[in-house]
Amino acid sequence: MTAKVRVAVVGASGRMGRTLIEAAKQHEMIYLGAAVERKGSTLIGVDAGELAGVGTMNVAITDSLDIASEHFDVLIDFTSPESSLVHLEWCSKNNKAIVIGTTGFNHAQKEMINAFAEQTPVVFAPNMSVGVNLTLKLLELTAKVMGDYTDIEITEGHHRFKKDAPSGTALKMGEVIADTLGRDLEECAVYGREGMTGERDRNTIGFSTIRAGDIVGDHTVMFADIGERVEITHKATSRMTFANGAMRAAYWLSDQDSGLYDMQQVLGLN
Ligand SMILES: NC(=O)C1=CN([C@@H]2O[C@H](COP(=O)(O)OP(=O)(O)OC[C@H]3O[C@@H](n4cnc5c(N)ncnc54)[C@H](OP(=O)(O)O)[C@@H]3O)[C@@H](O)[C@H]2O)C=CC1
Ligand SMILES: O=C(O)C1=N[C@H](C(=O)O)C[C@H](O)C1
Repeated sequence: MTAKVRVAVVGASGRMGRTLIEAAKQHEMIYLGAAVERKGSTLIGVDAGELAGVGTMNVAITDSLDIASEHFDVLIDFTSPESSLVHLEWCSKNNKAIVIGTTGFNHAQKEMINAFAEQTPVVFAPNMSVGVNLTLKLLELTAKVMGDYTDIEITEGHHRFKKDAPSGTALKMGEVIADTLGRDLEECAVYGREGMTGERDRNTIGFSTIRAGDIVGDHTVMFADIGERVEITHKATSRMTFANGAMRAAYWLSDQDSGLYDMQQVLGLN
């Protein structure tokens, strides 16, 4: 029988951190070897399973990857862009693979991820759910058929605590559509409109953002013509869909060489 893959969750007390601990407990091929929090956190020493509300897992939360190092092979990181880069650098120096779910990276930070991935196995994806990754394929097909003559608008909604906008998923959807149509998203994206905007430029891809209550993650892409429109929607109703995807990514990544991978590769969708 194949051995379980040992993972560590960093940012253990976050919304995703706690869900990842729960998902690790449920996944039969994953073993939670460590859970890591910020230095100075009052949670150091607390059992990770107790923190996640799933019962004792005999994994005490630590504040040091160096101390946790001997207990895991793949780090799972849903934190912030700055801290994910620190963790990625640590993984590259310590021969660990890393699954990064964090969003909100700027261009220069993405370049750094690319560079570190030359010596580290990395899965980097703004959305780890199967549904969203299937949706990316549907968007590619729809863009091929209708993209050149329709108005393309991407709307996303998330909970009030989310720090980045538009969501990483919305931007990825925009990138997939722009790539399919031979456009550069940096040139054709329009982020919100106000005042006398003039008529719509057909070549633009519009983004709208909603932040409200406890919305887990809603994304809709509209391809609108005169007389008809296609709308493709994905709604996440539980963070467990992202966490299960991250477990799948960690298991898959444990067997890969250094390189930058996405969820399409993990799921065999490309
Ligand atoms: N790819 C995907 O499928 C998904 C991606 N995400 C992304 O994941 C990220 C986290 O989301 P969410 O869980 O809602 O956010 P939270 O704010 O709830 O959690 C982030 C956690 O990371 C911790 N953290 C930040 N910096 C450090 C650090 N230097 N060292 C250790 N821990 C640190 C935070 O600690 P503290 O509170 O002390 O700052 C917090 O516990 C976001 O970028 C979000 O967009 C979310 C869902 C799905
Ligand atoms: O912050 C979140 O919650 C989410 N972030 C991701 C994103 O920015 O796309 C994925 C998911 O929609 C939830």
